[in-house]
Order: sequence, then C-alpha cells, then structure tokens
Amino acid sequence: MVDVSVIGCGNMGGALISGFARDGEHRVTAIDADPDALEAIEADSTETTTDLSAAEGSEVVVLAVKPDVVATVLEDLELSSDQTIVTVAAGVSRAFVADRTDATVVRVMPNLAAETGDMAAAVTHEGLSEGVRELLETVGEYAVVDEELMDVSTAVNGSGPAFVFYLIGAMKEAGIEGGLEPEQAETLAAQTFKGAAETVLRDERSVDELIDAVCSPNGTTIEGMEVLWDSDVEGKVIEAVQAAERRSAEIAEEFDDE
Ligand SMILES: NC(=O)C1=CN([C@@H]2O[C@H](COP(=O)(O)OP(=O)(O)OC[C@H]3O[C@@H](n4cnc5c(N)ncnc54)[C@H](OP(=O)(O)O)[C@@H]3O)[C@@H](O)[C@H]2O)C=CC1
Ligand SMILES: O=C(O)[C@@H]1CCC=N1
Repeated sequence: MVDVSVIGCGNMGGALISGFARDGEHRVTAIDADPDALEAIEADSTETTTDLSAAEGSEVVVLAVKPDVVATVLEDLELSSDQTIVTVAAGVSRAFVADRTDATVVRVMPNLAAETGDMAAAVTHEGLSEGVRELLETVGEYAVVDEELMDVSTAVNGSGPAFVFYLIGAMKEAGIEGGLEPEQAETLAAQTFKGAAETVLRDERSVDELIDAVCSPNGTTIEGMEVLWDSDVEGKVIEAVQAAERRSAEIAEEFDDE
C-alpha cells in the first residue's frame, strides 16, 4: 500500500488516480484547484480536497499540473526529505523541481493509459523509490532511463497515444467508407490496434516478421502493404514524433532560462 497524493486532477492526474484505484491497495488523496475536476475522480479517490497541505502526509506526491504552474505549486507546498515528488510535467527538469523542495524528486513521463492499467512510462534512475515503483507497476509498464532521454520519451509514449488515436481514426474512417456502422468500425479498428500491440509485446518475432505473417501469399494484406511501403507514412510518423521531441526540448530550454 502506498499513500499517494496527486496534485492536478485533469487529464493526466485523473488517469493516474483511476489507475491507482484499480487494485484498491493504495490511499489516494486527490488535490485540485478546480472542484469540477475533483468531482470527476471522487469515486476513485480516498479523499478529495482543494487544500494543497493535504499532500504533506503522503509518502509519494505526484505533481500533475501544467508545466507553467509547477513553480507556483512548489512555492506553496511544504514537503519533507522522507517524501518523494513524482514530476510528470513535459520539459520540466528534475533539477528545477529539486531546487524548490526538500523532498526527493523523480521524473516520470506517463501516458493516459494509466486509467486502464496499460500505461507506458519512462522514469529517471534518480529518485526512484520502492513506493514509486509499486505505483508504476499498478498502472502499467515502465522503463528506467537517463533524464536526457526524457524528450524522446515524452514524444514516443507521452504524446504517442494521440498519434495512435489518429491512426485508429484513419482505420475507422476506411471501415465506414466500406459500409460498416461507425460504432462497428471503431470497435474493429481499436481492437485491432490493441491485439496487434499485445502481439508485438508477447511474440518473439520482429515487427517485420509479424507483417510477413499477416501477408498471405497472393492475398489481401500485401496489396495494402505495397501502398504503405510506396508512401511516406513511416517518414511522417517519425517526423511527428520528432516534432513533439523538439517541443519538449524547447520547453526544457525555457525552464532552464528561469
Ligand atoms: N495529458 C497527457 O496525456 C499528459 C500530460 N502530461 C503532463 O501532465 C501535466 C498535466 O497535464 P494535463 O493533465 O493534460 O492538464 P490538465 O489541464 O488536464 O490538468 C491540470 C489540472 O491541474 C489543475 N490545477 C491548476 N493549477 C493548480 C494548482 N495551483 N493546484 C492544484 N491544481 C491545479 C487544473 O485546474 P484548472 O483547469 O482549473 O486550471 C487542472 O484540473 C502537464 O504538465 C503535462 O505535461 C504528461 C504526460 C501525458
Ligand atoms: O502535449 C503535452 O504537452 C503533454 C505531454 C505529453 C502528452 N501531453
């Protein structure tokens, strides 16, 4: 059991709270300035409050506010050295947070799939406590990385869900154009992404070998793959990830200048 407070219960903080509640093991205090945000995650929280000082008793404090609010929250937050802050703000360095608190600081790049226990997260070596590991295991899988890899991680697994939603949307649209009902097309497209992701994670074959396994000789898939291989789709996906990575580095530079 970990006693955890989450400050900022919007999209990301709310997803983490719902994920932490999944096994019913943890004590979760939800803290947000906005009572509507608290209402939305009340059922998954042990306690909800607008009072920042409620975090002072927690072993782990997740800071899930927008990057430009991090400094203001830290100014008003009195934590001790036996507590750990998990900072999830894109582009905000561990040092920026550590300079403003007595608590140990670990930086995590999470994603919205925390809500269903399927989160992919990157976490820094520094500050990674047993309590934080326990929480991350409750909501999915994580990789321990050097902090300099946080920009690319932010793009791949932090922003990544949006890129995948976009691709699911395209597959759904094709299904609708072919005559499926929108609801059917969404289920078939989304479940196909889920199944394919599970296969990549569990199967020892490479991505190229798996593509091969779907392409029956003279069959249907190879016709679609030829279209993709002849196009610039792979390049565009890489460009999208790189654009997000660049923006993360840019935000980090803005914080370095403060
Ligand atoms: N969204 C995502 O998929 C991901 C987000 N992140 C990071 O998570 C952080 C939060 O992002 P996201 O959840 O999208 O943002 P949201 O705006 O959805 O959530 C932030 C929440 O914090 C509240 N808040 C603002 N100021 C305070 C304060 N002083 N004290 C307590 N609560 C406050 C906001 O209230 P109000 O709306 O009233 O301002 C809002 O409810 C960001 O730093 C982002 O980089 C990381 C990975 C993925
Ligand atoms: O778009 C953003 O800035 C945040 C960080 C990663 C995902 N969402």
